[in-house]
Amino acid sequence: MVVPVKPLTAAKSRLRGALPRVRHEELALALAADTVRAVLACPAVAEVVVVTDDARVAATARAAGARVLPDPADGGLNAALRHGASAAHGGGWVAALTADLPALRPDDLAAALRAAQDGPAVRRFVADAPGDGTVLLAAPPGTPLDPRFGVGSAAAHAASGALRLSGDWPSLRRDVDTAADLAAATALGLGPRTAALAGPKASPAGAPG
Ligand SMILES: Nc1nc2c(ncn2[C@@H]2O[C@H](COP(=O)(O)OP(=O)(O)OP(=O)(O)O)[C@@H](O)[C@H]2O)c(=O)[nH]1
Ligand SMILES: C=C(OP(=O)(O)O)C(=O)O
Repeated sequence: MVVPVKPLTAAKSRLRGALPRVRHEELALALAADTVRAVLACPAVAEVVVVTDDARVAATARAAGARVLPDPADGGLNAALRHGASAAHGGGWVAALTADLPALRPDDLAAALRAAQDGPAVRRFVADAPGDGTVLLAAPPGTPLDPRFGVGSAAAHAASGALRLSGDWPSLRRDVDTAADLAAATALGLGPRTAALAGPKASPAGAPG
């Protein structure tokens, strides 16, 4: 499983200020740490490769048990994912997961990965809760991941031949881009790092305290 994380000073820019008493970099780190923690706790995942140029993210991911690779020189999210996928060991399915899923439950991820591998061996993706973005893309052995993350990525993945998975998996689909998304993730149940920041003294802007 390849998990990309932007440098914390630039990451999650739409979320800046969502927790007024929390430094933005701490919130961005907590989202990624909780995502990686849930992936590592998923028995269906053989290996977790975090692609990042951020030293704190790298140290946190390594301490949790992930492999860490730097971004490739050509830059950008999809280049980072191709780089991580090409470095994956084992020759099995390869998947990419965004690192902004602080409510992610290992059982939701396991169910989605099972569904991805069921039926014809083609690329599959899981759209985010709004339906236009992508949280998970999986490719069968021998098929390039061919990631097309970015604005409108669900349509781009479908246009590239990937099949959309239709399961519920609320904690997997709940990516956090905005303060409202953070409130929705809080309602689902945050992972420990994010919960420690979004406690009663620092609830998301606009959400009940
Ligand atoms: N390694 C790496 N990860 C990236 C890069 N761009 C985005 N990501 C990660 O890809 C995932 C999805 O990206 P977005 O949801 O757009 O997150 P973002 O770019 O941090 O957020 P915004 O600033 O709000 O667009 C997140 O886990 C990001 O950290 C990149 O250039 N390199
Ligand atoms: C990069 C993506 O995430 P977001 O829409 O959260 O920016 C994506 O959905 O492809």
